[in-house]
Amino acid sequence: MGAPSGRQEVMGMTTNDLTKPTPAAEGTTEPVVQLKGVGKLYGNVRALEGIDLDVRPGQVTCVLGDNGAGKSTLIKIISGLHQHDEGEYVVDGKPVRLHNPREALNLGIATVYQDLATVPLMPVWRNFFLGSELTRGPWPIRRLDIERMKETTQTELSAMGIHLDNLEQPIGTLSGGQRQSVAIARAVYFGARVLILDEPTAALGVKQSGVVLKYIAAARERGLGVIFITHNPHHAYMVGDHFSVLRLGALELNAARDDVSLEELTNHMAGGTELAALKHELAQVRGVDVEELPEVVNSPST
Ligand SMILES: Nc1ncnc2c1ncn2[C@@H]1O[C@H](COP(=O)(O)OP(=O)(O)OP(=O)(O)O)[C@@H](O)[C@H]1O
Repeated sequence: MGAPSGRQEVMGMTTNDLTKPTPAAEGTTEPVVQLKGVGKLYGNVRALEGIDLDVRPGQVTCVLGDNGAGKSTLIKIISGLHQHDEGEYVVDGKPVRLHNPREALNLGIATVYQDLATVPLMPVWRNFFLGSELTRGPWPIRRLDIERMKETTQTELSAMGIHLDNLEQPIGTLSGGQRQSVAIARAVYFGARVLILDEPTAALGVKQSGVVLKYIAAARERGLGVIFITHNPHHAYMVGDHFSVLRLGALELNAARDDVSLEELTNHMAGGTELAALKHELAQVRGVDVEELPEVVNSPST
């Protein structure tokens, strides 16, 4: 079992740049969202089995997994798009069965998808309030309260440490990282207690990923419970308090930060057993230096 590697260097920054001791240590606060032995079947296809997951205020729970591991299915259950077939989905200590994303939102569970639902040519502030515009005046002369929407957008973005020169610029002109950040600030403003981020760094370069990770940390500092879906263990380890690795629909690792090192996490994602077999195969081939391949470390118990 590896020591917590709080000073490990990832992407040119030390993890200490982003992670700080969380005020709510694991086990000391009640989870907002809990999955207990959750399973999901699509006809005969088993997508998830026996999933246990806790999401606590002020903590980032990272869900890692390769393609087809079941990450999307997990998000869909938590966000109310799909229903679980087995186990319990618990919010604030009470079992729930959500029928649509609106019900999840009403419970404070918001999802920021990779393909953000924004209108690229509309200004940043219009996108911030898209579908929930502020108005003023009585019907039938009610109109958009443009000033208040602009002011609020500015205040909310600043509160998350996001500084944009011009809120009038079309959101499509922002970088991918900035757009994700605006979406996170928007979800926080509209009352999210739990934020589900679907691979927010997947399509981004190193610098832009850093921007998004910074705002994930900011959301945590504001007391939100964050579910960070990713297949990048380096990104996860920058901000994560808890790590759940999915493989073929089951939890392969479910560990608090103190119980898993970045190396172990990377090894889990690379598939330790498969890597060892591959290394063995390659050792038979002349000209391949297997010493250059990553080490396989023993996994902590799940
Ligand atoms: N609507 C569906 N009908 C049948 N099988 C499905 C359906 N959706 C997902 N699956 C299957 O369930 C399993 C988990 O898929 P899921 O999309 O949740 O994985 P994932 O980890 O999100 O993968 P990716 O990163 O590629 O999206 C896969 O075997 C997939 O083929």
